[in-house]
Amino acid sequence: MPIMSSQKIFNEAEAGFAHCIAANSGANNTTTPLSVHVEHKEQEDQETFPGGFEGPEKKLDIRFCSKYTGKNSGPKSGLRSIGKEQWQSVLDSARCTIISSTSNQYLDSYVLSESSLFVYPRRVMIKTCGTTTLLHLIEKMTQLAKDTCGLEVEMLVFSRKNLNNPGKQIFPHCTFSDEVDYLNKIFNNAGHAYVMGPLNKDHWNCYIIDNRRSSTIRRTEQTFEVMMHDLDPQVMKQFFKRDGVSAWDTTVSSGISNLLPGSIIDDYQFDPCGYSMNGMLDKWYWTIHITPEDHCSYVSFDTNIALPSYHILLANILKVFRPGRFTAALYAEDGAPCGDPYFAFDSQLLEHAITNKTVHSFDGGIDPVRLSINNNFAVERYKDKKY
Ligand SMILES: C[S@@+](CC[C@H](N)C(=O)[O-])C[C@H]1O[C@@H](n2cnc3c(N)ncnc32)[C@H](O)[C@@H]1O
Repeated sequence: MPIMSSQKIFNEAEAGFAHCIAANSGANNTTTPLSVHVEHKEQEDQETFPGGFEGPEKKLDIRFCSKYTGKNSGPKSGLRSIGKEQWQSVLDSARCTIISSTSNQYLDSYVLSESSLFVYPRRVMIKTCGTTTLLHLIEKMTQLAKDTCGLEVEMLVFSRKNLNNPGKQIFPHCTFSDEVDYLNKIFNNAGHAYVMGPLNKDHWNCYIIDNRRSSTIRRTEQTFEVMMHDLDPQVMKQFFKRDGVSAWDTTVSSGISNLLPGSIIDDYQFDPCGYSMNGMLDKWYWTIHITPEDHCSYVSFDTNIALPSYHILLANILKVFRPGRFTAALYAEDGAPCGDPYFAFDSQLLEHAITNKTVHSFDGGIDPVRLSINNNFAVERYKDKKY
């Protein structure tokens, strides 16, 4: 049976934000990350977003399996054999466009007009923001994976934070229950849906399908997301387009390039404002998206890097962006290096208030032990903004 535990922790942030960061700024090293500069397609229309841009993304993380052993090996195997034009035709269903792409030996990375796509031979991570229709692309994508690569869905995680203006979304994205119904129709009720955190405050929705057939498959993946609101306007100023300042200049001067040094970084500055970057560090992805407008400021950080602890990374992310409030979500499978996710967010180290923390163990219907996945969620707010 699933286990749900939640607690409220109120620790006064006496020492303040700056102190917290100073105590954890050890990752400030001098390694220079590589930058990949790509010819970017200019955005043709200057969009305005009345009422504010919807920063919080919808995210799909899908892992595929093949019936055929021996197939899908080699550097551009499996889903990586699908070309950019084919991915764009999939993305058309979600109403977003590829701005640029980069690759290393493990994965392909695409910066999108609304967020990011990462493609591994048997895994796709795609997140889209604004009023995109992410779930509309599932059928086309899974059909393409089947026809082109002989792959079928083994595991699917759909997740998103609560939205600022859900009423402005297009069906099925106005409500989580519509999204769940939509997914259940496609996947014959195979998934389980969860809401982590308080329904009437910041919370995180997730829907999981686990179709693993063999009990010998042990999962070790973990993904870590930080979803930040009410950012320091002085920090956000950097993400408005300025004459003579390139996206890479901003990536370096903001401190983003030092978060995971040694990465290949593909960054993009929107006009008149907004910033996106995709990073690749060996086999891991990381990605940051920034909506800097004061009335709807939002920044997301997302990675699957297999760290044993996210404390230092989280402290450095907070130092770079200075959010007024944020939600952190850690998805960790049985064998993930981060260990018990309950202890992933240490309020002592962060020196600010955790208002809500939910830990949820997910059991599948076939073999509860094998399919157990731990998921840790924390909503954390600074008691006061200390800009
Ligand atoms: C960088 S995109 C990515 C949003 C992301 N999900 C986030 O975390 O905020 C959104 C930002 O770019 C700006 N922007 C400018 N032109 C845009 C366009 N054509 N499409 C999407 N966003 C655009 C928006 O106003 C917003 O500030």
